[in-house]
Formats: sequence, C-alpha cells, structure tokens
Amino acid sequence: MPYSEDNLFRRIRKLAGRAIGDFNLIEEGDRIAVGVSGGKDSYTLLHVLESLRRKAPIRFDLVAVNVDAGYPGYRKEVVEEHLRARGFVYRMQSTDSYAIIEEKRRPGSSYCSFCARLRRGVLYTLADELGCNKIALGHHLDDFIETLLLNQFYVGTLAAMSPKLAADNGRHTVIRPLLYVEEQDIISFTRANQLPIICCACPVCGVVDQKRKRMKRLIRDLAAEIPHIRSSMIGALSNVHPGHLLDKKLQNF
Ligand SMILES: Nc1ncnc2c1ncn2[C@@H]1O[C@H](COP(=O)(O)OP(=O)(O)OP(=O)(O)O)[C@@H](O)[C@H]1O
Repeated sequence: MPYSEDNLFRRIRKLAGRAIGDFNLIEEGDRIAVGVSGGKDSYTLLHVLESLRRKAPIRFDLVAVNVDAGYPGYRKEVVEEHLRARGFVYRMQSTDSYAIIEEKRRPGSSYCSFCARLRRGVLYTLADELGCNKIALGHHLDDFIETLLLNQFYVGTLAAMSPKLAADNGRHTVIRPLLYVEEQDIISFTRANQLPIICCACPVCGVVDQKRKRMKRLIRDLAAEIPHIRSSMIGALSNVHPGHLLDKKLQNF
C-alpha cells in the first residue's frame, strides 16, 4: 500500500469518486495522463486515482506526466524518485518554457498564466504521444470557489472552472476529479504521508497571486460565521437558476 488508508484518505477518495460519477469523468478504456508537478494537489490526485483504479469495476490506465519548465533548481528528480518507488507508469518531460517566457513575456503580464499556457500545450502533445485520451489536473474545491469569486469581483462574469472540458484540438478531455475535495484535506493528507513536495522554482514560486490570496482570506473569514460556506458555494455551481439571472443569452425577456 503506497499510503495509509485512513479516514482522511477514504474521504478524499469518496469525494473524488463522487465527482467522477457526477460528471462521468472516467470511462471504460480511458488512458489518463495525470499532470504531476511535485505539488500537494497533483500528488494527492495521482494517489487517489490509483486507489480508485485498483477498486473500480471498469478498466482504465494512468500515466503520471511531469513537465519541467526549465527553471534552475527545479528538483524533478525528487518527483521521479517518488513515482518510480511507488511503481507508477510515468513520463518526465524537459522543456525550454523558461527561456521562451523570458524572451516573449510582455512586461507586467502574468508569469503564471503564460507558464500554464505553455504547459498545457506540452501536456496535450505528451497525451498524444502516450496514447492518452484524458488529462487529469489537480484543481480542488477551493480553486473552484476562489475562481468563481475572482471572476465575479474582477472580471464581471459568472464562471468557475469546468470539471470536464473537451480540448480545442478535439482529441483530449481535461478532467478535474478533486473538485469536491477541500484544500485543507489535501494539505493534511500530503503531510500525514510525507509526500515529497517540491516547488516549481520559477521566479514567483510560492507567491500566491494577490487577488486569489484575498479570495482565500475572504472565504476563510466567512467560514468562521458560515461553517458550510465551501460546500454551499460548490453546490451553488450545480444549482443554477438561469431565470434569476440577467443574461439575455440564457432567456428571452
Ligand atoms: N510541472 C507540471 N507538470 C505536470 N503537471 C503539472 C505541472 N504543473 C502543474 N501541473 C498540473 O496542473 C494542475 C494545476 O496547476 P497549478 O500550477 O495551478 O498547480 P497547483 O494548483 O499548485 O497544483 P500542485 O499542488 O499539484 O502543484 C496541477 O494540479 C497539476 O495537475
């Protein structure tokens, strides 16, 4: 057993299983590239999917995929050693994203979104090479509800993230099985199991985007008064009343 099967792990696995069922995230014969950065979210995702794979009545395969953006000091060997020791099928991919970002990024534009865009392209290419029809990412419940607030407060749109998104190329589907799992549970799980977390080593590594940080604080403060705020917010995304909104594309007024 690669980790302890305690109540916390079982809860995380149950929530991931529920998301998979609710949104039909995994189907018979899927081959899923699991993006593993060396961060807490994607380690948790990989271990949970592997546990589900062993128990599931359907057959599907996992390939852990790590993309090295080329930041000096990125300790990808730590990730590789973990994947190897735990017996995962994996692929480590080096890229020159760092050099591209340094050359092409417009001053003042977001480092992370440029880096994520390049990574997405690499993940799609790798999925093709590895014969994977799906790509799993480690976004969790807090990512969803923070994005919901960010879009409302700063962008002026009512949107979070999709649990299951067909890529533009029509060949892959991106899935986010941890959408019901709270970040705090992921932190506790990775700590309890001493998963070897590394950071991406980019120039802004560990600096959470200030706006996202503000949303995190807002939700945390409100949670003191409204303990179920997180589940209520994620629930709201599955309980939309278009008739009580103002979007003329949704209704003929
Ligand atoms: N270097 C990478 N190689 C492979 N997959 C990655 C990499 N970086 C990010 N991903 C995937 O994209 C998801 C979202 O990336 P993001 O940069 O937002 O990281 P995060 O939310 O901090 O997650 P993590 O804790 O896994 O790093 C990750 O959970 C992971 O599945």
